[in-house]
Amino acid sequence: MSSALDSELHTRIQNNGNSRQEEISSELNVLQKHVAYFDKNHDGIIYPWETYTGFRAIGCGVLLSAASAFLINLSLSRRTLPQGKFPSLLLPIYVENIHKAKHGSDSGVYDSDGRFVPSKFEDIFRKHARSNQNALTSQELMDMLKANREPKDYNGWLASWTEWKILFFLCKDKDGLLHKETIRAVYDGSLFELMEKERASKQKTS
Ligand code: HEM
Ligand SMILES: [Ca+2]
Repeated sequence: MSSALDSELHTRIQNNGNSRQEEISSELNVLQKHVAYFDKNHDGIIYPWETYTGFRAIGCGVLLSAASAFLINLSLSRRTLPQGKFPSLLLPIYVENIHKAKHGSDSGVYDSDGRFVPSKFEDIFRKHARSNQNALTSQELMDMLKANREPKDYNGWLASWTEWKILFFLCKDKDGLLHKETIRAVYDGSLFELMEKERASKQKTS
């Protein structure tokens, strides 16, 4: 896949506006929306093969998709199990409890209930977007990750690094910038649907 997201996708992100918000049930919190894309059959549970299918659909290769699916489900499954459920080798992630899978050393844009905190989102750019008001360079992203680190929270450091690096790898523009609207769209998961559409339309034309 191309390392830079082309302008067509950026236009789609800009035009997407609130239309998706209307489509999706307002009962889901924003973190639930972030992961709901990966619940392919909408039964409220994300199995590793669904995570894999989702990664493939947004344009990730077989290796990255397989490794991500295994590691994400392995590390998040247990914490999202409803009370009384035993851990399962099928590594289910329960969408309704996804807020329990939050880790440390993050941006704080999701609160502990999985809701979106606009002021924390604005902080990202106020504090770290130095060369462009509405975008992050690779170095600025790295500075943000370092600034978010809590002492000795190595799991949190790794989780945040992986989330942001994959986002940057997939969605930077041709000048190596990760745009504010792209980051906004990853939080509620609308980005994943746009990437899937973008990929499908590219495949049709090629
Ligand atoms: C290509 C796919 C994905 C990308 C690019 C991605 C990216 C991100 C980003 C940038 C954040 C924000 C972190 C912060 O605010 O510091 C995040 C948070 C999160 N993501 Fe994803 N994500 C992806 C897939 C998934 C999947 C499949 C799951 C689980 C099924 C998941 C679960 C979470 C959770 C639980 C958080 C909250 C972490 C926290 O704030 O402590 N993500 N993700
Ligand atoms: Ca499912």
